[in-house]
Amino acid sequence: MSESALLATASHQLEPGDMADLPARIGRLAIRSLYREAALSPKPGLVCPDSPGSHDDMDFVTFVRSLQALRDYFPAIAECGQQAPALAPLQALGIAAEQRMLTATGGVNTHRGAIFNLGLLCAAGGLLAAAGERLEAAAVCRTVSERWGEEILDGLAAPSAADAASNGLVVARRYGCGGARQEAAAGFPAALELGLPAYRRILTETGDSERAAIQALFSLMAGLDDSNLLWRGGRQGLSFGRQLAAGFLAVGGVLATDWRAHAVAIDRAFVARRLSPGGSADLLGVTLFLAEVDGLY
Ligand SMILES: CC(C)(COP(=O)(O)OP(=O)(O)OC[C@H]1O[C@@H](n2cnc3c(N)ncnc32)[C@H](O[C@H]2O[C@H](COP(=O)(O)OP(=O)(O)OP(=O)(O)O)[C@@H](O)[C@H]2O)[C@@H]1O)[C@@H](O)C(=O)NCCC(=O)NCCS
Ligand SMILES: Nc1ncnc2[nH]cnc12
Repeated sequence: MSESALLATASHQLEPGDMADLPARIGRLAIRSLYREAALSPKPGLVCPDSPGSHDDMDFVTFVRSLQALRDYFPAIAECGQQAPALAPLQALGIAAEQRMLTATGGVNTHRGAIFNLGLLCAAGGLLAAAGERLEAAAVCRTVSERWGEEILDGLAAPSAADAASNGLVVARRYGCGGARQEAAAGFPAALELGLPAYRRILTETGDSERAAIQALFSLMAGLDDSNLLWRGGRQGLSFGRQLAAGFLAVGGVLATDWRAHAVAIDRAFVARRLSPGGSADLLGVTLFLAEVDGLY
């Protein structure tokens, strides 16, 4: 897929439709949500079109390449979900997608969390629609938790050798915090209770989907135990990130007249400390997906 085709997918207006092309439509929504997250600016310490943030091994082009490599994965996992599978077939698709991502990015982890989170949500969308149920944000999240939550947590109790060395599990052991797996197993409470209400409120008040997405990101950062902040900055890094995000929200967030300058200043503070809230960025992708999943089927 060329970058222009990817852009067309990302900006494509998604309409309700029938079952036949549902996996393709769910997949387009996943790619669109991830593209919107990557293209959003300013974001503290995160990769944006005009800045690599706190990263020296990836930039916006790396993210676009990664999305191009993932274009077939999301429809495939949505289609797999229609069979109401156990976790194992979904994991096989996720692991193969991770390999394609790593090949496309020269070994850089751009979308590991997204392959997991959005992959599960796409599968849940396929499952619900196949059962004749209307797609709706809370129902899709609940389906991930009810169907696969237990198996996801079983993986934590007995991690593979590769998993045991992941940054997320190292941090979970060191600080006793949750992470991507707990979030998914619980049905994405941070996206449903922090990201989505913030996004919807600002969209209703301003009609501006970019500002709404920035507000959702800061709301997630203020409330989440982001394992990427812990990995790079320890407890101090996490609490620094959460405090700055809460401070941004306390003075009005994106409704303040100087919100952009404030967000840019926070970005500089993150970059100066090499902090990057990758978990919050992933859950922003989830939030943007949930914001548009209602009525897709
Ligand atoms: C199931 C896995 C994805 C489990 O992951 P694990 O628990 O072992 O931990 P990680 O692999 O470290 O974390 C996974 C990614 O999840 C994101 N994340 C972090 N915190 C949270 C949170 N609280 N809630 C939700 N999501 C969270 C995060 O993704 C972002 O971080 C990426 C950069 O990460 P990393 O490379 O570690 O960071 P750097 O600082 O750059 O590292 P250094 O360069 O300094 O070393 C960023 O791009 C975002 O994506 C975590 O990365 C997985 O193990 C697994 O099972 N995979 C197989 C596929 C699968 O099972 N799929 C299931 C079917 S869908
Ligand atoms: N824009 C971004 N920058 C860095 N890490 C991320 N993980 C997910 N999105 C990201």
